[in-house]
Amino acid sequence: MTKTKIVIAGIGGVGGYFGGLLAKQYCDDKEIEICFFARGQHLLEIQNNGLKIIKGENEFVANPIIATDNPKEIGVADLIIICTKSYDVEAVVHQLLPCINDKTFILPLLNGVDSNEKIQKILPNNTILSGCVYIVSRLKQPGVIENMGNIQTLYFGGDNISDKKLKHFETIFKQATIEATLSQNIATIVWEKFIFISPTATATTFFDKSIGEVVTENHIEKVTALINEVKQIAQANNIEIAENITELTIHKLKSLPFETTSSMHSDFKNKKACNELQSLTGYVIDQGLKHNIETPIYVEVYNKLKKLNR
Ligand SMILES: NC(=O)C1=CN([C@@H]2O[C@H](COP(=O)(O)OP(=O)(O)OC[C@H]3O[C@@H](n4cnc5c(N)ncnc54)[C@H](OP(=O)(O)O)[C@@H]3O)[C@@H](O)[C@H]2O)C=CC1
Ligand SMILES: CC(C)(CO)C(=O)C(=O)O
Repeated sequence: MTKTKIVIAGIGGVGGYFGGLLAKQYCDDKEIEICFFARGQHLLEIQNNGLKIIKGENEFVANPIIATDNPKEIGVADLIIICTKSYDVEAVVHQLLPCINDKTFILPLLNGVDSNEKIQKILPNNTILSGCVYIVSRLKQPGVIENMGNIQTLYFGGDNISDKKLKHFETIFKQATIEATLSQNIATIVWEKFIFISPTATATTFFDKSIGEVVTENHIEKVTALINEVKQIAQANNIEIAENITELTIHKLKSLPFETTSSMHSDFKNKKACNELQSLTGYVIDQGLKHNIETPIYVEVYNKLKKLNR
């Protein structure tokens, strides 16, 4: 079998956790190469000391075959897993062009439903897979990722693609102990994640409270209204979703540890220069305008968050 080269682009909370498991499993493998595309001080730490992943009392250090900010050092990849924030997707794909030929699969694992279109515009001849993850994980300091909570699942697939290559990728993920599922219905799964994360990111940031707090009596009405608005957007996009998606989503939220919060809320709290307000909140309003669907609660909350953003 020929070598399989997998690049993880963006070694933050998500890329660091899943990339870390891959790099640990395949560090000496003759058939599978795991490469990290990172930058800055974080990259230097990984190059010098490896990437440390902390999970409760346990930790391990992962050493990818290459960690670099120079795509030419990596060469052409079979699969590029994009784990940046949504506002960095286009730039990172442009940077990674030397690693991409027509056969390279691209798998964005970001929150949101608009990355695939952005990537396909840059790479019209490539297969852009779809995917999403449920995990709570943060870049704690350069070279260190901390995974919290009780879920670490990854879903991926491509509508109308039945390729043994995808099965091969699933096997690679699973052997690295990643809870990965190759789905035949990935559009629904990615939109269900969006119906979950868009209201959650929006509400936790708006109220400046954890997920546990926003699903208590004080705020559940607003969260439910947000879910119902985004549900209509999914339906307008002809996505098959469960009729009781609102109840299912609230149930999912209640099953997370009380103190969990969204990565967008963390970014607002940490006053990061950029955040995903547009792809997680503003996008719903834009889609409402496109499909003639009213989204009054999104508009109210977005306008207030936009002011905080300045
Ligand atoms: N964190 C979580 O628990 C979850 C996050 N998500 C979603 O996953 C996506 C990733 O989130 P998360 O992992 O938290 O994000 P992070 O900000 O922790 O990580 C993104 C990483 O990508 C790096 N990066 C961005 N552009 C480049 C580039 N051009 N070259 C090299 N490195 C680059 C960033 O570097 P720098 O710091 O220098 O900008 C950063 O290290 C988001 O869409 C998020 O909403 C989904 C589920 C859970
Ligand atoms: C809420 C959570 C942790 C669930 O996966 C998430 O997706 C995020 O932080 O963006």
